[in-house]
Amino acid sequence: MTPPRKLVIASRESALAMWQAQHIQQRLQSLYPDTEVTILGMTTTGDQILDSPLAKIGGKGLFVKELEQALADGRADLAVHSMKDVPMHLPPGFALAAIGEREDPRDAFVSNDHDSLDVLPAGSIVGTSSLRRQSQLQARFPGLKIESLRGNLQTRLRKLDEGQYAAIILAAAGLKRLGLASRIREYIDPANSIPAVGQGALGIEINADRQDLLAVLAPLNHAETAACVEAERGMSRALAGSCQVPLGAYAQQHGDELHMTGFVASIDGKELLRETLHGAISQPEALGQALAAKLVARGADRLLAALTHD
Ligand SMILES: NCc1[nH]cc(CCC(=O)O)c1CC(=O)O
Repeated sequence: MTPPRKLVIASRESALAMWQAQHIQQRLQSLYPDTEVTILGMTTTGDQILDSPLAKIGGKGLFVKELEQALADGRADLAVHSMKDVPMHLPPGFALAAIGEREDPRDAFVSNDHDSLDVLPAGSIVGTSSLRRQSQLQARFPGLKIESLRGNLQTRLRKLDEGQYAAIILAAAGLKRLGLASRIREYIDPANSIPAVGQGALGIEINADRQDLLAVLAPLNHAETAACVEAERGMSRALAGSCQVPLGAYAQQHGDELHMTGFVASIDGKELLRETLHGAISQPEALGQALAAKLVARGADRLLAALTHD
């Protein structure tokens, strides 16, 4: 394989997205010192529309569409995404070339006044726009009030500091990457807040016809993380496609097996179905599908159908 002379990375312009793109840039630069690796920063629709919950304006695809356009136009060779923001079905013509090693997958409790969720007084306002976080929080703490919180990480922290919320929930991965881990008051046990599918992992997307890039990007793939994320995406795909729903999945590698937990809930958390399953690391998608089937057997379909009819 001859490394290309130039590689252009498409990235959103938020601080976290740029950190992630620069991380991949550095990895590529050290693998291929003679290649010129640059970043093309872009604003996406998801970054512009900040006043509506994501679930209402079309979901995750809004963060990746403009980057895909740059790949299609040939303005960029690869796009770096948080796997959490990558839709379950990529549009035709695009492919994931690599999934990077996972950063901390946990949700984090961030507050200026309180040490942990457990000590948050009933009636406190918690900021999150994730139905997954909302449903799991309300299941454990029905007295908390959940209010919408959108914007990039810095915006969300600013809104907390302005006093609009008693606490907010964020992905630990993003805070750690930006050197903001000191803002975390409590790491929420993944058993209590099952992470989003792919949380903490980076994905590298390419045009499907750029087969030449597969070998170039292969060293960035982290096989264990890729298997875990494929299992999680397998569950989500089997249940809900790309809809924005209160659902989460978390797979971990143990030897040659994956141990996986998944849940589906009502938004108010009054109904919450959770299942676990072990399976071969070599068949991650099948494991995710089998976990989805266990959830469906307990009524997951009914819960998800009720959501889309509201
Ligand atoms: N939905 C936005 C988003 N996409 C990825 C991350 C965090 C980093 C990651 O999960 O890799 C975040 C912020 C958050 O949920 O707090």
